[in-house]
Amino acid sequence: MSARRIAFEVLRRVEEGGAFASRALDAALEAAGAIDPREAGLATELTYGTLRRALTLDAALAPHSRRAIGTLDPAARVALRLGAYQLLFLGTAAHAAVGETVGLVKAVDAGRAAGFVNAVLRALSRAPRLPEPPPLGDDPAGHVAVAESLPRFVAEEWVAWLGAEEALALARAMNQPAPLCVRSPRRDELLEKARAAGLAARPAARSPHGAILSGAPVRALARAAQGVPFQVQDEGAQLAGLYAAGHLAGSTGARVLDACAAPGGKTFHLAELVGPHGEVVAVELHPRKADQLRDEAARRGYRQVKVICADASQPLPGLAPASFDAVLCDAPCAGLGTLRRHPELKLRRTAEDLARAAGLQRAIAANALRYARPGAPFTYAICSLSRAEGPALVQALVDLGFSRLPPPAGFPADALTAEGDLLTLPSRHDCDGFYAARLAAR
Ligand SMILES: C[S@@+](CC[C@H](N)C(=O)[O-])C[C@H]1O[C@@H](n2cnc3c(N)ncnc32)[C@H](O)[C@@H]1O
Repeated sequence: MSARRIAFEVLRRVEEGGAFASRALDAALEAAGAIDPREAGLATELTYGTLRRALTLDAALAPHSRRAIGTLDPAARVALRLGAYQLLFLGTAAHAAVGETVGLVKAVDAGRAAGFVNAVLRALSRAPRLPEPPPLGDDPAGHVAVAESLPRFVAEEWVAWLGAEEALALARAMNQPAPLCVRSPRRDELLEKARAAGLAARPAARSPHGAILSGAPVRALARAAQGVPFQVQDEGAQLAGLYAAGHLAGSTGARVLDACAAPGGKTFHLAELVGPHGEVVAVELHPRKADQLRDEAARRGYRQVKVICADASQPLPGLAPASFDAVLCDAPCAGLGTLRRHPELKLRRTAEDLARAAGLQRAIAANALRYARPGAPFTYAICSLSRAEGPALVQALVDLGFSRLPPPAGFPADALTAEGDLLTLPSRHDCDGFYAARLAAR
């Protein structure tokens, strides 16, 4: 199967079926079997690039379409974006970008949309223009939104929170591919094995458990690792785990509550930090995810992990309040810190999602923090970047009388705010955007 067809099918699954692009692309490449790595690379570029720039592409296509892009049949919309991305961002020759794209839609619905897609892409190819952003000084959010294909409400939020320059750098960084980062409790040994196998691997900049692999897929690292355990996990996520429970590394018998646990990246990191004589109680609302987490803990041999399927916004069955040495609440969120890996969120999130997420986050945090013993840290974490889900929510808890605790000793200072909260940004730290705060239960 060609790269363009793979990208087209994946983009349709994202647009029509609500799939995550990363999972749909992995599955499509797996199903395609032995394809040329260059074709796989092009399929990846087309899929992610089209989603990252979708809002810009729609704006560039609009003057050439008699119907609003948002009202088109999803297959036609996806085809137009795919063709436009090649014309406007990859410099693909017009005959190839248009001809190949039209060929893709011919196979859908007996080719009903092919003539329309052909006409719109041909018109765009004759006048290939990107929308012009307003000057940054006049309309900072407008500039960020148009220049980096970001929803206006996200641009406004980032400009108001971080300032125009940082918001622009952040939006730009979100349009770059994310590095492949893994976590290992034996990181240096893993790096040695990787290098001995000829892989380009280096330590992550801030997490002592993180390694960055370049130019090779994770299965190459799995072959090279020869039993050294590791897990794919962004460095920002590792920093959130360390922020929550780094102080427990090397302790004996520590108990940690992970209140929103699946798929378990942080659960397993916490298990590595407290070691085999500690305990991590992992709570997950959805039964299927809880089952998968239990199976994965068993497969990895983490007997210190106990999984409970429960709603963390309600009293937790079988758990005594004030009984944990650390509590992590890695709350469900809008995911705006992960746009590099999940660019489809740019098309799915709305301003209302932030307030909705904040309501649920507050309910979970208010319940989960009761399980930290007096003086022990309760860490509230999100992989999103909005004040409503992050600092504003934490401030509301502080206003209720919960005090901030300092970060663990030796925590990387350049990933902390003036208040001592964790804040990672792809523009500054080359990892996903995470926000976390440490509070003490009363
Ligand atoms: C951000 S994810 C957690 C990611 C995880 N900590 C990791 O590092 O792999 C949030 C998780 O919380 C779960 N969740 C959502 N609402 C919940 C609730 N009320 N109680 C417990 N878990 C919940 C979601 O199903 C999701 O698996």
